[in-house]
Amino acid sequence: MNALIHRLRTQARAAEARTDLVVAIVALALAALVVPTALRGEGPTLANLQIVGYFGAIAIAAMGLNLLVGYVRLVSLGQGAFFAVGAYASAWLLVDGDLSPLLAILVALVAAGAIGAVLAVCSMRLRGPAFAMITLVVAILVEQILVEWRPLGRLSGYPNALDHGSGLIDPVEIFGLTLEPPLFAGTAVTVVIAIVFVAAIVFLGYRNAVGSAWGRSLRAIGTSEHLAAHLGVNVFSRKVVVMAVASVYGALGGVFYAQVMAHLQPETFDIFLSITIVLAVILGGGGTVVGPVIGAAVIVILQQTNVLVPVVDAQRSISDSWYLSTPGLIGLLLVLTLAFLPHGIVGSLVRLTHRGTEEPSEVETGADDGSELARSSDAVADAVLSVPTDGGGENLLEVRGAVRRFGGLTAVGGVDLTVRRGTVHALIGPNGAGKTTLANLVTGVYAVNEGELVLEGQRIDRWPTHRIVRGGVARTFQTPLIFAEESVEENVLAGFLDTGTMPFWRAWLKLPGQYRRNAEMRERAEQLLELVGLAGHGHLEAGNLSYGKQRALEIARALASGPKLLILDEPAAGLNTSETSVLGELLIRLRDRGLSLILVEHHMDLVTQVSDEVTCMNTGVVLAHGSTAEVLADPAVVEAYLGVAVEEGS
Ligand SMILES: Nc1ncnc2c1ncn2[C@@H]1O[C@H](COP(=O)(O)OP(=O)(O)OP(=O)(O)O)[C@@H](O)[C@H]1O
Repeated sequence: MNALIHRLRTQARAAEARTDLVVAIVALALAALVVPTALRGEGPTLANLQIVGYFGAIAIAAMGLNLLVGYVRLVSLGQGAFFAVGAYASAWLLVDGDLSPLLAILVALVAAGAIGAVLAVCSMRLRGPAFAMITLVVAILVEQILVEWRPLGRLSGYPNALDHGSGLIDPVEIFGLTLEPPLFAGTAVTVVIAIVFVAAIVFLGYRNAVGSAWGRSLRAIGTSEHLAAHLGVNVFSRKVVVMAVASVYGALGGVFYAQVMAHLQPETFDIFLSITIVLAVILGGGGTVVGPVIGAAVIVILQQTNVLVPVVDAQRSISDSWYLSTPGLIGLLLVLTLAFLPHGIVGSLVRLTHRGTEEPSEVETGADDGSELARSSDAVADAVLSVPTDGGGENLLEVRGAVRRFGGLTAVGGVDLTVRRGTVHALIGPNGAGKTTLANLVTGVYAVNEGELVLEGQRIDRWPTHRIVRGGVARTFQTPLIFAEESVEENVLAGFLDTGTMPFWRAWLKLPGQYRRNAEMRERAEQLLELVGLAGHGHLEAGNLSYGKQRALEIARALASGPKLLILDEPAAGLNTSETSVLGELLIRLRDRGLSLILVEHHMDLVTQVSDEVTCMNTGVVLAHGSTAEVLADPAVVEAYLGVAVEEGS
């Protein structure tokens, strides 16, 4: 067994390392194409080298924007502003400052990151059009400052070069090497080499980051901030960090641009620049790693070469009283992409190649009783579950006099509830009794108006959700919340606490230990899937699983965080009788291995099968509490809840 595990680990690590190697080789091959041409410094190649430099600049800005647009799904129209900040701040510091060139560029990047972070803090609660509008305003403001603020004219030779001196930014010298821009024939265009080199490094870092647990947290936020918080992600700080990172990438694009062009014109940094970068992301494929790079390449070719000339000529041959300019054509391309290629070039290709894994019926469970969920074994449960007890008292969770009001409605009105270690505590009651609200109080979705919540002796009622999750509480939801477009395995991987705790720098650097950790997580995810009856489903698209399987997947994801308390909100809803019984067996296995469970449930068969204690709520208060038999036989419970169900014959 150990040998098998070791082999699986080694294979996973090797596969990942192989992909990294391929990317590194492609980057080196690109560099090898550019470097000799740049060093030759021949006349006709200058324009092409300028295009390469410009492509590097736009591609890097687009990678940063992809973190926001493609992963967090926040549409920013302000990436051009950060591009401008990087270009102007670095140019200013290089021309005027006493700093070394590297330090000047670093200061410009830090300044852009800080502006991005402040913008994120100010617009934290906004999504959709409101966020896009804020970033649009920032882009317009920055453009206005560039045009109006006279001191900046020195960097551009604009509006009158003679007023302001040369209008050219001197080339940067680093370690005695002059990074010459592609301006004069016969020069060795060394800046392009530096750009290709740095671009390859920041691409690898970006790729590492989005492929890591940190990247998973961005996708989680993009899908549902509520879900992300329940995966242990501090949504506020993560959004600030990702905005800062996106801004730094945008600014680095600007630094490249300033170095390639060696002078700046304010009109270059108008709103069209921001739209160009957005288009690079959308056209290439938002939420894919290489999409922005491909998109940037296509757009730069369209903008900077003559390929669009025939289109413009055709338009003018129809009517020459108006002129379809390049920005007009690019805008048209944006509209066409949104309409016909919503997943972009790379996104569409990925979808085409993954079509084969979308059929859910291909995986047999081996069950012959109508259950879609396979029964797991004690051996798997033993291998995958070990609940730390920390030597605390008998009670894991104590809810004391919890009150939660919504306006005039008291959803939870002074509830006491104790969950003992290693037991299943069922929470039953008619619709609207306050069960889900109580679960939401325990996981910090709502704060209690009165009362206390104590987990292992610690007050948690003022803790945010992500902290409670990291403290050992996991949950599933009444309506399954999964990453529908991701694989089943990715869904489980998102459940590990690494999703919330991994810092950006560690994700970016992907130190050797990370390969080992990734292999460990994959192996554990596989075991968890087997435990919940989804062995062999890892590669399937989660959104195509049946309802019952999605519920099982949620349980596997919740278990990935290694919780002490698992809250299940109506896990049997939508399951047939045999699936409910399989689920019951699973819950008993979890309990027998030390896990504590709160089971919010209407299915009395399941409640009877698994519960050690039952609390029945009605209109926000506890109606009855005790052993399963006691509570189900309580006349008040029968009248308030079961009586209705019996009468309805359900
Ligand atoms: N965010 C909210 N804002 C206003 N009212 C709410 C909110 N959440 C819950 N409620 C109200 O609180 C009451 C309790 O709802 P809750 O969802 O907790 O009941 P439940 O016992 O879980 O019901 P069900 O079994 O149908 O899920 C309901 O009247 C509901 O409308």
